[in-house]
Amino acid sequence: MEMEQQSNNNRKYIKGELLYTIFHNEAEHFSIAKIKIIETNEDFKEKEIVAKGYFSNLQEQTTYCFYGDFEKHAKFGLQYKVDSYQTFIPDSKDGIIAYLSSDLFYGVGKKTASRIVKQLGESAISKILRQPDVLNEVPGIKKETAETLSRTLQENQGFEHIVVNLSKYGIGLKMAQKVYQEYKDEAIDVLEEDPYQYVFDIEGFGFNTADEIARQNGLSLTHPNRIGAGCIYVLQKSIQDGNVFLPLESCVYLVMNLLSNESISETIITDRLEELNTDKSIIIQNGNVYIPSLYYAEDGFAAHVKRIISKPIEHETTLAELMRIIGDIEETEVLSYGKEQFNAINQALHSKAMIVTGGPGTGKTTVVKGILKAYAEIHGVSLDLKDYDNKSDFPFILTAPTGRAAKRLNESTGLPAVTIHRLLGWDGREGFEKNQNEPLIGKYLIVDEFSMVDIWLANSLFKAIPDDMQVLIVGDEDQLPSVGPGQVLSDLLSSELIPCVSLNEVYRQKEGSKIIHLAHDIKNGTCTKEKLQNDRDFSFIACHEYQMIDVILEIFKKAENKGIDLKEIQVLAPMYRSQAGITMINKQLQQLINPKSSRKREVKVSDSVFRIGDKVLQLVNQPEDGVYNGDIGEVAAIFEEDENTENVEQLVILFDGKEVVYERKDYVNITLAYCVSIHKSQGSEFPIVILPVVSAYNRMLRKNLLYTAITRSKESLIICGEINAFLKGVQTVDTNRRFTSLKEQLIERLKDLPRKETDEETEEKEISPYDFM
Ligand SMILES: Nc1ncnc2c1ncn2[C@@H]1O[C@H](COP(=O)(O)OP(=O)(O)OP(=O)(O)O)[C@@H](O)[C@H]1O
Repeated sequence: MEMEQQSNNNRKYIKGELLYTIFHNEAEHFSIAKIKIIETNEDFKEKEIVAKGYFSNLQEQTTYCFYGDFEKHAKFGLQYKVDSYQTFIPDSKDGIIAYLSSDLFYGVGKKTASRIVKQLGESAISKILRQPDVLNEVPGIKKETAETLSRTLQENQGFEHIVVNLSKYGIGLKMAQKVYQEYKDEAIDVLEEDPYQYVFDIEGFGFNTADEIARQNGLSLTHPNRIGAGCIYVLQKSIQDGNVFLPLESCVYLVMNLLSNESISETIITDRLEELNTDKSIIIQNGNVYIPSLYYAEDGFAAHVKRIISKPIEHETTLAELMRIIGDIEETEVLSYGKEQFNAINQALHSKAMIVTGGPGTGKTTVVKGILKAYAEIHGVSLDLKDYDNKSDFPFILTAPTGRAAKRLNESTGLPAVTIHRLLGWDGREGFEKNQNEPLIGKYLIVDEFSMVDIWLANSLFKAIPDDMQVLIVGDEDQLPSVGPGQVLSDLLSSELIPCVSLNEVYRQKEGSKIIHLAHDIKNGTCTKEKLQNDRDFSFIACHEYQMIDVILEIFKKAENKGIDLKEIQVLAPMYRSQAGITMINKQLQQLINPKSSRKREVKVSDSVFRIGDKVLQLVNQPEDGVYNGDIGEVAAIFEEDENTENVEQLVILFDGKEVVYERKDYVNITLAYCVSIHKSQGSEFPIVILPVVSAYNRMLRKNLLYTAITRSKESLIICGEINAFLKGVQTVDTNRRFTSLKEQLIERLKDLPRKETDEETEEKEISPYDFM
């Protein structure tokens, strides 16, 4: 403890007694507490202060030394933001006795505490922390009491010791919590011996921080652990770009660049990678380097695909029977399926797993509805949930990766549809409830917007599919790939192992939609300046980057004058920064649509404001509240800390009629949503889309990004900006291929199975109603 106090010697501090805890979050160890100040070297004359930070087990009536900074909160005034702290135990014997006999230590009374101090002296606490066995020397102390005491002491003092020591290296309390969870009281030993171990074990611990700590502790720049951590770090970084692996050569090259040290040769790095492979920290297969979880996700997914398609379908239908059934459906739906659409329905009913792809308006939803009806008819089951006494007997499962996509699937089919996370029962921490041992219950699974599903989620989903379930995958291969690693839809398609029907004929076009024309022109590489002429549902407003904000504001003002509900308009942009970036557009639109008012409560969060009535975007999955990354809601209420039983400020957001409560620590999970990123808009659709496109977005302007953006608009699309930037963007194909090996894994796994025919082959052989017309 002497060391701890030394390390904080010159820092500003507030020493005080904890009066009461205002708020405590168990999972995050985040607390807000009222402190009675005993002593401070801060320029602060008040007697009390509110302290907040990530603590472990704060006790009322205990004295602490808090190190941190003042922070002025818009509503709550001055608070002390703590980045390091320690329990203050007086050096005197009496002080230590009082501490040991406090409520913190179960079973230790004044008598036992006095005996401990008598035996171990004034440094009793450090002695116990170093070597709990010393308590055996204390006469009359019970074994269980000694154990509880040293454990509690370790947990409290141990954590504080770690916090203080980590803060020397600029590591904050939040990261300290993660570190403590992983290593407990060995954290500092690990850090000082080998800071690089942190890169391996602690999510989000940067290589450069480890490097800096190593340098301070005089560790050699050629230490094998440094090279190992460099390898892991490079792999972790590449996952953020969507890769599942890195080719060995690229990996070695990137690690060399990162470590930049003359004595570290390619051979040294390659040897280190081999060692990591041997101890299973990474996996090297066929010259590709993987993080194990990704290798096993690809491997597992391929294995489950094989398992599912190996089990044949029990009920086969004759073509005549199917034609009759489809004929009936066409009659009730008052439409006639196109050849591709008929093929899709036919194949979906006869395949264990099958993919339907197609751009907007090609009839994916129409086909899904046809499949559901035909399946119900063939199997004599009802599509009405009300006909099932036991809801789990319902044979259909409809799911999609985002809340909005699931909602759309529900609206278009009239059947229940949930997110994949909810379907699998994600608990937010440990993983999914549903898996191979506890599979999904149902007969026919439809997964929409599959282009958004990454390899981890695809593996978790397929793991939970029982052998006898049929699977229909629906997606648009021209959309952006998943945010997470992999390109599952495109790998499945290119493996040609699962039957696939791509729908190319555009039906909505017949209703005169310019948006759909444009989407297909982009997809087919035939978009020219002439194709950007204004139309009923499309306009291109030419402007420069510096005019963008004014143009967008003008569109909103005009729309309002025309009586259009502004909520129907969604601005989509590729990036946050720039004069015409998401952040700036949001600020300006907030001012126009929902300006500051004395009648509206608001909260300030760093440099933005959330106000009642604001449109906000959820940035992460929060399955416990039923909100997911990409969901859009509205701030419905703001409560001050004395207005609720939890005694904390709260923000209530309404997502499609569902209320979700946010506390200040959760505000990072939301942002304004007048303008959202194209990436976050995947899986959503909006009546009116405004799409700014200027050359300042430069490297972001790619064909699949712009295609994704314009296909989000249902009724009207307004592109503003530079025509040449747009045309250049739609012609720029994203050549940054992701490194994935799913296609090869699938081919390897499925090579013994009889191969399914490709689209063209099927078309050549298949008899369809069209052959009789
Ligand atoms: N065979 C058909 N005959 C007549 N109309 C059709 C046919 N197939 C689809 N449509 C109509 O075309 C429009 C688009 O179809 P649908 O919504 O199924 O396409 P989608 O591929 O799901 O489109 P999106 O991805 O844009 O939602 C709908 O109005 C639908 O009724």
